[in-house]
Amino acid sequence: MNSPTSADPIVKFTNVALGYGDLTVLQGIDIEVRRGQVVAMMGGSGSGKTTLLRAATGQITAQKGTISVFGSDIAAVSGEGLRELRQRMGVLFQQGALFTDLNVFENVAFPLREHTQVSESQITERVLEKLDAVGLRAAAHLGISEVSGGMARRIALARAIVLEPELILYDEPFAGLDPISMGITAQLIRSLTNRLNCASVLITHDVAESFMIADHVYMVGQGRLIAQGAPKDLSASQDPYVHQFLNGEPDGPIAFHYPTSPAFTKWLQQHTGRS
Ligand SMILES: Nc1ncnc2c1ncn2[C@@H]1O[C@H](COP(=O)(O)OP(=O)(O)OP(=O)(O)O)[C@@H](O)[C@H]1O
Repeated sequence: MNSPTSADPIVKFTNVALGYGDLTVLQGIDIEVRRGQVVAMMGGSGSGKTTLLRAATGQITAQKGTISVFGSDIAAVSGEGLRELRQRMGVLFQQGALFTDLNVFENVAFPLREHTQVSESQITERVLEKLDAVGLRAAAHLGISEVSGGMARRIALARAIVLEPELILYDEPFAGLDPISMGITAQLIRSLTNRLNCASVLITHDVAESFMIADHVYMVGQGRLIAQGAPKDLSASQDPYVHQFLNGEPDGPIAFHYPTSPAFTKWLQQHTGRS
């Protein structure tokens, strides 16, 4: 296997189909994410954004096509190999649950203690540096019950970056934040990407924040990749789906109703006793 160079994509999906059992959620997906880039994955509710994230971390395997992460085909690695790949990723879930019995410092130190052999003085240095990067150096001593919801998100972010991942995956990083915190979080994602020279992938509905910081946007819907490009290209798009999504219009090709399926029809028949 060739060793990946910095020009190689960190994540590459080639003609990928994804789904669960017999259900195919997305197909024909081609994606590339490179070092130093902030990439946003957008789309309506149920369009498959979380499914893309699960595929990039190897939680689900592709029904078709190949997914390579750090130059390795993720379907071909398992056990220790997958664990090593995942150690190079930081994942920030929407509910980035913190340990309530540990203080802020120990929450951020946790991955270092768990996965490395670094000395106590190095742990102190690295944890304070990451807390500084999210603006919370002086909150190191606080208990988790003493921090606000927005601070808790930033602590979870400091914890996600403490092992200096080459790829950071953010699940809805702006959900539930007030407009100021949204702007701060967006700038933080951009500055961390530049500072760590990593790649950041966000799955999000929030157009304004992600367009402010993304280098490239992929938009999924109707089971496929609907559009992609720099934010300014998508803003200029005439595609009705893109237009509806970016402008938050209720009418258009994005359906409000979850589509009827044979599985639903069967359930309804059983449930109501009607044939
Ligand atoms: N574990 C699962 N088993 C079966 N179907 C699933 C599973 N997870 C998700 N799905 C289906 O896959 C489709 C895409 O779901 P996904 O969670 O990826 O969407 P999303 O774009 O992240 O949505 P949202 O923005 O609402 O969180 C949906 O139709 C959903 O019902």
